[in-house]
Amino acid sequence: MTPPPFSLSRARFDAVLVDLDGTMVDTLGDFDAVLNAMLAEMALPAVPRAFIEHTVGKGSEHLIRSTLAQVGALAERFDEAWERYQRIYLAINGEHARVYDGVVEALTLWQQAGFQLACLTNKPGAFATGLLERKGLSAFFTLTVGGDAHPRKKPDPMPLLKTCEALGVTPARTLMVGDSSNDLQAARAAGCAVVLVPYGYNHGRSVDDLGADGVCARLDQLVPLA
Ligand SMILES: O=C(O)COP(=O)(O)O
Ligand SMILES: [Mg+2]
Repeated sequence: MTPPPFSLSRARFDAVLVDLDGTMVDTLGDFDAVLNAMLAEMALPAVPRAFIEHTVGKGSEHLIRSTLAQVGALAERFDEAWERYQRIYLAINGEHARVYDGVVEALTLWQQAGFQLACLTNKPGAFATGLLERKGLSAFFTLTVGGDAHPRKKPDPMPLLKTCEALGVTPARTLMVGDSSNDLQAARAAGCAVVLVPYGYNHGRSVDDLGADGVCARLDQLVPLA
């Protein structure tokens, strides 16, 4: 069942934590370019885009381990793969990525309405910061929290709880906006409300049945109310 429309009220919320990959920026082209360049350097076969789309979301280590397993490579090659992945990612970060429609409009509205905004992603912090800068989104965020900022990543609530603490807000007055079950589970466990977008990477499944507080087709449909 499709969740009802969600109202982003200033009376109810102080902060919005926004996921990056699949929510603000379509980075599938970057992941595709980097992973397949990494595999080519390692003399391993390429992976299809659909595999990448279904696997992204649990951080880079998970993506690389899953990719090595997918092409039948030894798990011991992880360190070599990780080194190559980082080098190639930093060199092309954002080149094959696009900001989704409605994102700049939404962030502008939310900032004007006085919400504290943090980018909360499982992407490594250095990649996230570089991507936000390249796409002109950095200035909206007080904080950018990468997947390597804390010992545990989404779907664990730890990064959300730590980010709320750093912003000086309570989880109960914080909204998580994301594209996947990782965002949903992390938000639920932290005690944050959660709205999902249907256009990102949710491991090949619809976001409609996850039990989010809302689903919105574009972020600028989340219009702030007094
Ligand atoms: O790097 C990933 O696995 C996905 O990152 P995200 O948390 O911004 O969706
Ligand atoms: Mg995401």
